[in-house]
Amino acid sequence: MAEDAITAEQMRHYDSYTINTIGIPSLVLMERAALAVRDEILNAFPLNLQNVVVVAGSGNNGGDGLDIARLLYIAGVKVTILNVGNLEHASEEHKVQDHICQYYKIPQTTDLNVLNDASLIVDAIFGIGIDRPVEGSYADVIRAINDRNAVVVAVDMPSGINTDTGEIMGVAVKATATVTFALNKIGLTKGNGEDYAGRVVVASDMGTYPVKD
Ligand SMILES: NC(=O)C1=CN([C@@H]2O[C@H](COP(=O)(O)OP(=O)(O)OC[C@H]3O[C@@H](n4cnc5c(N)ncnc54)[C@H](O)[C@@H]3O)[C@@H](O)[C@H]2O)[C@@H](O)CC1
Ligand SMILES: [K+]
Repeated sequence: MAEDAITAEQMRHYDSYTINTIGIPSLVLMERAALAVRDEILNAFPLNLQNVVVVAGSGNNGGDGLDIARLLYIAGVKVTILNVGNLEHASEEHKVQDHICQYYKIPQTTDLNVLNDASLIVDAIFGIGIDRPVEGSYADVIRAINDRNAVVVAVDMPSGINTDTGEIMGVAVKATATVTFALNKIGLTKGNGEDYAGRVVVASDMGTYPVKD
């Protein structure tokens, strides 16, 4: 509901409190987030699992994506990772997830053509960390995602949607469903964000109580 929705800054505060004050490690939160997205994909789109492509940026949204890729792979789904971020700037959590994906030898590529045969695309390019207009190769991949006839499941936010306002930051992923973490985000409840998010699923059980201070 709109009154429960929060901003990116509020979510960062809750994440930071959960990690640094309560003491739940960031990777534990990431695993719970990824499990929620895996469950949504397996339960809501069982007929679209022939060829899943996870499009991953290099931040923690991308880290979620790699985690989801591994969980789907273990569940027996054919999955390929399309890396679109700058891996030299990868977050620490992303590096851990990448190491695990390499252990499992999950196919990874930077070739956008992998989207051509996708039956379901997981959008894990940008989450609440988006802070400027989407341009260049990021804009190209978002347009390529939108050009396909695949089901699209967005991780936390459709990439390109402003978390606080719902505005399109240049170009944005048009999702079939969005699984957002802990609490709903204002940008999913109004403006273009409401339309681009598709069906919003709030994965509210992150193993913590919502923290209000
Ligand atoms: N421990 C945590 O903090 C958790 C974070 N989670 C995930 O992490 C996400 C936030 O991760 P991050 O803070 O790493 O941010 P993102 O992964 O959303 O974005 C990554 C980075 O992209 C860069 N960027 C922003 N806008 C850009 C643009 N237009 N073009 C190019 N680069 C741009 C920024 O430097 C940003 O830090 C959440 O949305 C959620 O999916 C979840 O794993 C739950 C736990
Ligand atoms: K996303």
